[in-house]
Order: sequence, then structure tokens, then C-alpha cells
Amino acid sequence: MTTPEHSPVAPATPAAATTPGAATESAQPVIRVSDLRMSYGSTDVLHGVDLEIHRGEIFALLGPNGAGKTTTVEILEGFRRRSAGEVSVLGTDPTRGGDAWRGRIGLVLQSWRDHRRWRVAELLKHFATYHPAPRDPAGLLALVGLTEQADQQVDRLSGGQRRRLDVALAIVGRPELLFLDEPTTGFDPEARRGFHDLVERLARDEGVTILLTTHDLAEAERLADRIAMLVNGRIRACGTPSELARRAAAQAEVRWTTADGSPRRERTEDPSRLVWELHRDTGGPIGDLEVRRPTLEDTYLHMVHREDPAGAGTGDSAGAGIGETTGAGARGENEAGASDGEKRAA
Ligand SMILES: Nc1ncnc2c1ncn2[C@@H]1O[C@H](COP(=O)(O)OP(=O)(O)OP(=O)(O)O)[C@@H](O)[C@H]1O
Repeated sequence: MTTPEHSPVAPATPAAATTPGAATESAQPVIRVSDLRMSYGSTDVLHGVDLEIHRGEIFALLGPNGAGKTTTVEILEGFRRRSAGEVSVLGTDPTRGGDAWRGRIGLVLQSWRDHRRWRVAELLKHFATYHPAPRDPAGLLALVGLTEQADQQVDRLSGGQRRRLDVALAIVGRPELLFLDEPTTGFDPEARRGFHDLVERLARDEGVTILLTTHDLAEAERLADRIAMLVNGRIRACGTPSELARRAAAQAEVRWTTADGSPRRERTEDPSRLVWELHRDTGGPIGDLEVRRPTLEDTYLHMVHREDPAGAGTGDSAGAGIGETTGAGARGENEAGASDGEKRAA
């Protein structure tokens, strides 16, 4: 049996609280990226990325295939040398990060070619020996829901179970910073929920900083304190999920049923005004009234399509995915402008 690829090497540095200069460092962003550029040969894939991620934050990096997410994360992890720009991770330039620095970072590894015959608990205990203050392997197996698989060989695990083992291995050394690259691919809904709870606990209770890349907008919205949308190597939007949803150029959609029973729907930047007008015109209750606010998915698709009109997505995301549908009391805050009365009359 061989040791895992990229395995953390002992002795790793314990948590920042015991690290010299920790007080100063804890006030600094855990990740600071300024004007990051990357080219593969003559192809530019990152065009000046700026990011700041703070201690205890869950930060999601979203973007379509080929946007540059993995390239960015690999540069932050110290596995890829950038072409230009400034990068600081836990106060260190990743190109100069030594074993102590690496020991403070948790990675979800995806290469298990050499470890197929290891048993789950055995592999976890082995990883634990690389760290000065590891989590208890049995407790960790319970935490990720793999207690029943403790004596199973790694190559007998299902895809979702292997992914959970990946996560357990990434956090066994109590990292301060955890990189999660599409962590819930292959998870069933219950496993995904359990994983989300675990990620939240790590950030809220232990102050772990988490950088998540995902294509699952619902996952980003559920977990992330802030989200950055990377499109064609540039950050196109960054903010909390609700800020980004409100930033959508997409309009709110109002649906109702007329007095003669016909369903109607209209898009508007000012849903409260439309509802007020409907109420005034009908002089009574508005049947089946629904107001659907712009969603994170609306913003995402808008950003992607603005860059590449022929690109990914369906173009019209109304009614799809993660949008919340609210009753008559809902208001589309931040919106301005008049409703489109002509469309309503049509
Ligand atoms: N080693 C490499 N050599 C040359 N080009 C590469 C290399 N790695 C990535 N690229 C290119 O760089 C661009 C960004 O790739 P990257 O893997 O960072 O995107 P991504 O956002 O992670 O995509 P996905 O969502 O599909 O994983 C793509 O056009 C890709 O083809």
C-alpha cells in the first residue's frame, strides 16, 4: 500500500490560534486574490480575478463549464503556478507554501487508484497520523454517516459513500480552510442534506473557512454566505445569495386568475404596483395571486447569457429550480419602474 497522493505531511501546524502572529492573521482575509491571471500556452483563461474570503465564511464559486473555477482553486491550493497577480492563502503565497501551511488546509481528493483495498476506518486512521491533533476517526465516520462501512474496502463503496469518505479525509486534520470541489456529486438527497448540515457545522461551530465550487445553484444558495459568479475567466458578480438574486435583470413574475377563470401572468420590475393596479381594476380579491421574485438562477443565467448569448442554459428560467413563490404579501424590493399594462391586457 502506498500513501495517498498529496497527503498532508507531518508535522502540520495546529489551528491559527496557536500559530505565531495568529492575532494579526485572523483579522486578514483567509484568501486574498488580486488581478489573478492565468494562461495555458497562448490561451488566457483567467483575466484578472479579484477575491477576498474571510474566516468562517462559506464561499461558493459558480460558473459554467470551462469558466476557470478549477484553475483558480488549483492556484489557491498551490498545485498550479499562476501567470500573474497576487495570491495570499492563510497569509502565504501558495507557490511558497510549505508542509506546515499545507497542514492547515483540507482538500477533497479524487484519486483513489492506490487505495482501493484499504478499509474505510483503516484509511482514515492512517490519514489521522499525519496530523498533530486529528479528529477521532470513529467520531468522524459517524459524522459523515459511514459507521456501517467502517470495515468495508474503499472500492466497495458507492459513489456517494466514497465522496463522503473524501470529505472525512479532508477534515480529519481539523483544517482551517477547506476546499470542496463539487462535493455532493452523486449524493442522494438525504446524503446531500447530511453533508450540508456538516459543512454548516464546520463553518459556524469551528470557524472553518470553506471554498466550494458547484454547479448546483440550490446548494450554493442553501450553503453559501457569499457567491462569486465566474464567467469566461472574470468575476461577473459577487454577493450574498439574496443580493445576487435581487441583482438579476430578470423581472418578477406575477400570476393570477381573472374573474372569468382565465389564468394570466406578467413580468414586471414593479410587482407591488402591478398588484395594486390589479386590485384597483378588479375592485376585489385577486384570484390565485402569486408573485415570484427573481432568483439566483435568473441572475446566473443572465450573467452567462450576457457573455455568451448562444451559451448554456435555457434562456427562460421562469418557474424553474430554486425560485420562491410567495403569496399576495410578497414584494419585489429594490425594483423600480412601471408595470406593463399592455401586456396584462393582452
Ligand atoms: N492543463 C490545461 N491545459 C490547457 N488548458 C487547460 C488546462 N486546464 C484547463 N484548461 C482550459 O482552461 C479553461 C478553464 O478550465 P477549468 O477546468 O479551470 O474550468 P472549470 O470552470 O473548472 O470548468 P468545469 O466546470 O467544466 O470543471 C478551459 O477552457 C479548459 O479547457
